[in-house]
Amino acid sequence: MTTPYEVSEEGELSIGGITANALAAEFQTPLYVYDVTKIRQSMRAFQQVFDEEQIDYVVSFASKAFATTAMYEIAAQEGIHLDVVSGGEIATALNANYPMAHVSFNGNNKSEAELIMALDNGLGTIIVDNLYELNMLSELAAERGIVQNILLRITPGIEAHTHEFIQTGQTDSKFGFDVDSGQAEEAYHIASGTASLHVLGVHAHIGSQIFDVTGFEAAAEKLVAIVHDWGFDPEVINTGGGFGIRYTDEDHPKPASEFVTAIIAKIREKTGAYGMPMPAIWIEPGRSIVGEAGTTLYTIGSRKDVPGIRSYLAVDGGMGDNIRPAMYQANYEAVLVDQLDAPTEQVVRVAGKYCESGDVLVWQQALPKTKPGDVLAVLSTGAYGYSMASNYNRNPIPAVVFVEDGEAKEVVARQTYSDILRLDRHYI
Ligand SMILES: Cc1ncc(COP(=O)(O)O)c(C=O)c1O
Ligand SMILES: N[C@@H](CCCC[NH3+])C(=O)O
Repeated sequence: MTTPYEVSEEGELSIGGITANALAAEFQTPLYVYDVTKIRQSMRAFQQVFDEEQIDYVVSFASKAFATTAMYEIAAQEGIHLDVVSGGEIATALNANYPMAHVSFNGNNKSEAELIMALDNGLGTIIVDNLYELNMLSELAAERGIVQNILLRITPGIEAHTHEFIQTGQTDSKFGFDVDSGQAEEAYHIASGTASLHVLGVHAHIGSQIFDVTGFEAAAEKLVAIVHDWGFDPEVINTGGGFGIRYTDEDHPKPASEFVTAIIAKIREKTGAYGMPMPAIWIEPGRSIVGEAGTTLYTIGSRKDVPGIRSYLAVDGGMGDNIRPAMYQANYEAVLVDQLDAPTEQVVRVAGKYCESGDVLVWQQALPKTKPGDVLAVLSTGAYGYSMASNYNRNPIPAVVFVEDGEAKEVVARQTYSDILRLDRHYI
């Protein structure tokens, strides 16, 4: 069986040509490490399918999955567009000198200040979520003499097979214009009659960590049917992101090409059937671009054995650097970086150092014998790990290191206690 990770000649876990032990020694733990080659490969895999299908497309990295200046620089280098969801992510794109015309802006409650920031910095597309935003944006664009390209985000009424908290396409959702009540059509008529807005098309995102192509096909089909009902030939149909990745042996993700081919085929079939022109297809993958490229390294500390129940193995990080197990009961796999083939001798729950019982990194993991000071790697942490990190318990957020062709570079410095205290003010 092939391992989901790279192994050095000495049989140790290696990332981009450097052993995990060497990275931990140089940069300390906890540490987020990214294999940049894997990031580039996943970006190119998406582009390749579209290129082969010879259609107009945009692959936008849903940057909420991992928003950092260095990541945005890689996206720019690879010709990948960016999807942002906040002023902070716009500021990060500006810091990365990212071409702002290739940025789209999603979000269900964009503030006036954020919309102004988007307009003043020439963001290519605003993905309008509701009527409140539509009115505000049309006025702000008119005041600036801009005709802003927009997509209308639609809730297609599709329940994707994934954790309830990360479903977004169902009718009972805070995101997007509802279709059945006529909200979406009303928004289209208002927007298409507004001189300061140009409606490029429609957008839907059905959820995240989805393995089945049928939800995407259903969304694609529904989007075409909806615009056809409105008598609208869109230039763009954006089917969002959400493609599942491998976290553990239980996950069997399909290659990017299968999702994309299915989406393209469905849009081609349906627009053809209605006699509509083929639109450009945009997608917004986040997790599938960075998830498997990221590994978090920890140092093992204390251990607690509860006889007859379980053993807790504690590491120097936890829910502050990876909230996903606590938030979504997400599963991960961990390996002892220099004992990859050693026989397993224990089954433990890998816990963090935070003051919460739910502070778990791996619910159940078989491991060889461990001792304090050993480095443990949690795999596939590249998406929604660093980007959802917090300073809970005033623990500093770990550094981020990029490794490519045997060279490691720190791209986000480890927070220090002074960083944490920088915004505190004395009261007394
Ligand atoms: C609008 C939108 N686009 C794209 C994504 C990216 O999803 P994923 O990281 O699952 O590909 C999300 C997050 O789920 C989203 O809300
Ligand atoms: N943050 C979530 C996914 C939601 C993405 C945003 N729509 C996760 O870690 O799985």
